[in-house]
Amino acid sequence: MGQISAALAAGNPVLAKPAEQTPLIAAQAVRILHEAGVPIGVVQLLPGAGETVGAALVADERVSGVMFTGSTEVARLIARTLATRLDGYGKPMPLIAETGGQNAMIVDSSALAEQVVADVLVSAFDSAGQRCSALRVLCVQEEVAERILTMLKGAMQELRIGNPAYLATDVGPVIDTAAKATLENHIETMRAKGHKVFQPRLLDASATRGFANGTFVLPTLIEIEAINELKHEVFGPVLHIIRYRRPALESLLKAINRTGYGLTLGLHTRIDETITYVSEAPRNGSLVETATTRAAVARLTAYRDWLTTQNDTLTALRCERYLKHIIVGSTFILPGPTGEENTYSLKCRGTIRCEAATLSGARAQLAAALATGNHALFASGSAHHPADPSHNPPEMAWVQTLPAILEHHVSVERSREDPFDAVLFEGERALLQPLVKRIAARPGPLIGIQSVATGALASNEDDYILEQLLSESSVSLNTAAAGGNASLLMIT
Ligand SMILES: NC(=O)c1ccc[n+]([C@@H]2O[C@H](COP(=O)([O-])OP(=O)(O)OC[C@H]3O[C@@H](n4cnc5c(N)ncnc54)[C@H](O)[C@@H]3O)[C@@H](O)[C@H]2O)c1
Ligand SMILES: N[C@@H](CCC=O)C(=O)O
Repeated sequence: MGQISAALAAGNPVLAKPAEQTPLIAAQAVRILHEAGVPIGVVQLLPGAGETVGAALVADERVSGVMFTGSTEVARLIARTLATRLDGYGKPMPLIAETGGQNAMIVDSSALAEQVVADVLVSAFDSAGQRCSALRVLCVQEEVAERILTMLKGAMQELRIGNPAYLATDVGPVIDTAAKATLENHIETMRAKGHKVFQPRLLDASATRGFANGTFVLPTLIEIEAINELKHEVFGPVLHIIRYRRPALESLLKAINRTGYGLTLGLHTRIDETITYVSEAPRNGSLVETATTRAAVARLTAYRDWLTTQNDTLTALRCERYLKHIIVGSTFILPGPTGEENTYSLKCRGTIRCEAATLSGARAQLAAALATGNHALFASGSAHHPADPSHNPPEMAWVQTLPAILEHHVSVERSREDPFDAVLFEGERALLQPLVKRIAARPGPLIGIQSVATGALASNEDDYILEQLLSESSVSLNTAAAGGNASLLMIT
């Protein structure tokens, strides 16, 4: 409904294709919209299988954007199909994808075991683990691992598994027989590889009403050595356990980041420094680690002043405009209950790959990257347009003459393998189309591309959307947990 509302609010008609498992609730939701006055033709329900109805909709030229919730694998398929065409404005097809996670929780030795166990049960096993945000990998400091796992197994033994229509039920079934088979296959494969597997014994029949008739999977713990042993999200009540040593916290965080997912991350600690360390650790493999508002302003100001010395008034004015709206590094306090501190922060995305057809286009791209605290990585020479050797991108020697303060924030690519987190393009449609296809074919995270036609920036007909070069992060801190901060204990 969130997606439908957003599309309607922007004035678009909607073709709503629900998951094949949930057509009835979707039909009811659409019925309510019609009853509320949304014209029948403006929201239409198209239930059916993803491979047929979903795939046909995505491929249809008349569809001008896709909002998707589902697995990362299907999101990639959709991105590749959409990459075969541009939208009516000659831009990459809009795709908003809410996908899966390899969600981890880090528990150090200062955490209160009872609170850890309560949170783990809710996060890993509520909705039978069928939430994008559900906990998949519990990382426990080795000194406290045995104690916490013993408590967790005891608590799992108390879970009531059965028909969710009963209030006493804790864990219901998974969505269908295919999901049950996939999960059981994962559990058996891990068991066969020698991993320790724990599942609670089923309690008496009254506590497990309906178990025999449904697609149930027992809540399961699987011990693993490292997160990279998991190649996919396991969407169900299966929790993986890693024991880590405190000095290895940094490499644990890096390994979590390397999975390429970045949906949710939990932390149980009573040490403020650990909260800061974990919540500020970069969540992707980018060159730029943090960007404060002040630093972004300083860099963009230096760039504007340099542009003035080069008589590039147009780009200098663009920097002026951007300087009025620097939001990278901002943190907003969100309302929440007493004992909870909720913040929403805007961070840089990392490295922005810049592909320009003209010098002014390239300089405008650098302004956009700096205004958002990002690193600009310029595509070099004809390497980025192998399909069109005649294409002659602008000379990039000017990058070497930029002020020293920008030294680590702009570079020209050395190899096609240089990583990046978003793309800015300036040029003609004929060159954009192959670029969009190439980016969609890459493995790893889905990468957004923004394009403007040559000349459109200069005439102010078009501009990059700076918000799309930022990443959002929300942190919820339970300050009341475990009776407060452990450092207070040292004051006496
Ligand atoms: N990030 C979020 O907000 C969020 C929220 C809920 C669920 N999820 C994720 O969703 C996944 C579970 O949902 P699911 O099993 O329905 O996911 P799924 O990827 O199997 O299916 C999602 C949708 O895509 C359709 N589809 C399948 N193949 C298609 C194709 N080739 N072309 C077009 N459409 C196609 C399906 O019919 C369905 O409507 C999990 O990975 C979960 O993490 C994410
Ligand atoms: N916001 C939801 C996530 C939906 C994904 O499945 C939750 O956390 O329960």
